[in-house]
Amino acid sequence: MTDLLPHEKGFHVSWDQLHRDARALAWRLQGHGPENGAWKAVVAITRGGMAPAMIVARELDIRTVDTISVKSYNHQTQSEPRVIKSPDMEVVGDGTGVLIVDDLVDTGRTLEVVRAHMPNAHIATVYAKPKGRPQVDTFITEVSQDTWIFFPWDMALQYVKPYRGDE
Ligand SMILES: O=P(O)(O)OC[C@H]1O[C@H](OP(=O)(O)OP(=O)(O)O)[C@H](O)[C@@H]1O
Ligand SMILES: Nc1nc2[nH]cnc2c(=O)[nH]1
Ligand SMILES: [Mg+2]
Repeated sequence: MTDLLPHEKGFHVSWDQLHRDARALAWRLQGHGPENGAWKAVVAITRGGMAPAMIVARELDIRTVDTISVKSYNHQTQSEPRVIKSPDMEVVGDGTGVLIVDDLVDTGRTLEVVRAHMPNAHIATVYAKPKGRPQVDTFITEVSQDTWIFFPWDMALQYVKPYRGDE
């Protein structure tokens, strides 16, 4: 895709930060499901949605968890989103009462594809960029479009040289 801004900035998210933000997402969603405030199921958009979906499902005591697999990026290069694996349609139906969880929305292309599968679902992401915001029903933190978010599963702790010194 050529119309995207280059990712000039980096936003690095630790496991601890992700846990806190995913719990904040769960807090915002609790009591807003269609059946006495409850949600019928969680659908994680793999792979990035799996860790946030697990945390949300735990906080909201949702035991029915399924996945939809959509691949659209190879590292930072976007291509046409493809559904590689669908959720159990007997469970999710048209999406009514279903909470779809992903780590982030960037251009919104992934969520467009997912929404077409489950038009009545509620879509939640932990992070959002402005271009994709209209595709999301609930999110926690917004970052600018030219920011690349680095998740804890893409990083490792490493030595950092001091500002002053020979090391
Ligand atoms: O709003 P968009 O521009 O469509 O981008 C957002 C999607 O991109 C990433 O997934 P990716 O395709 O990299 O796969 P992954 O979750 O397996 O890492 C991210 O986890 C979102 O699902
Ligand atoms: N890890 C990661 N994946 C993405 N997919 C689309 N945008 C992003 C991003 O900012 N970070
Ligand atoms: Mg993803």
